Amino acid sequence: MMPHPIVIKVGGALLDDEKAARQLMTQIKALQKRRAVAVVHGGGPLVETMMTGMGLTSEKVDGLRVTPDAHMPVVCGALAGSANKQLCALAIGAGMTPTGLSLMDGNMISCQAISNQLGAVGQATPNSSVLLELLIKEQFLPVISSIGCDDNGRLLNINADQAATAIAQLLGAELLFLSNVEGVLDELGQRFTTLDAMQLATLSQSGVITDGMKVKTDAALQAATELHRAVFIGSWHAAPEDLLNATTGTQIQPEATKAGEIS
Ligand SMILES: Nc1ncnc2c1ncn2[C@@H]1O[C@H](COP(=O)(O)OP(=O)(O)O)[C@@H](O)[C@H]1O
Ligand SMILES: CC(=O)N[C@@H](CCC(=O)OP(=O)(O)O)C(=O)O
Repeated sequence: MMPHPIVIKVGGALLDDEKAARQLMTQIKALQKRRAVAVVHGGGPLVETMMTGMGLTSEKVDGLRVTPDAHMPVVCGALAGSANKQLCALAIGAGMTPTGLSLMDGNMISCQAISNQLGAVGQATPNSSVLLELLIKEQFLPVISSIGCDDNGRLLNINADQAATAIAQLLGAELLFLSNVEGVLDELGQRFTTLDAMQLATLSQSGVITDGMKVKTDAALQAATELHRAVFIGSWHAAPEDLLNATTGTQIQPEATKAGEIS
């Protein structure tokens, strides 16, 4: 039986570390010989830089960037444009054949605005895997930005961890979140090797898990629970296979199905 595909989500700060980005692409090329791989990427720091350059400011609420529709040309330019093409170019540099995509391509992911307060910020739901399966079958490396749109054609900014969760659900894949930290850390900066839903809730309530890591662990818990397997949070300096073998990073365990609940 073919092993499950792997979705690798990379945080936008990777783009500020060209050496690490090139190393990661080399690892992905090696992994691609044995497993189907798709990359989902963020680009938060690039959005900040481009907004500042244009004299715009933005704030985050619970780790999500409040995005007026008028800011979408800049957000799209940063994520679906610059960040996506930089990563595709690095994939070419490592000898792969990337295809740059956004969530709406091939109707992969349906998106819906979350609230008026957040503006053009959406939540992501898996829709069609046809395009991704075609690309993966032909050994293309899908490189997917977290720009989506709703059914009326309104462009939406999706948090990239939530986008990666939807793509992993679409493919029934294993999911790795690669970031600038070695995993989820305790109040002393020590890495947790594994965390379950109850531990995550306690760590969030006590303010140990905050900001972007809160969004990431929420997304990881949702993905782990729906995919019935652990999801991995780790550093892009680690080899993806070491994360999959749990020799580094933090494993987020699926939530046990409540008694009587139909899964
Ligand atoms: N308990 C925690 N462990 C690790 N990082 C944490 C924790 N709580 C908050 N963070 C912050 O979350 C950041 C990672 O989230 P984020 O910046 O959104 O990453 P990415 O851009 O890769 O998705 C870390 O750099 C750190 O500043
Ligand atoms: C709604 C929302 O917060 N969107 C994110 C999308 C990019 C992202 O998530 O990038 P990282 O993975 O680098 O954090 C943003 O605008 O920053």
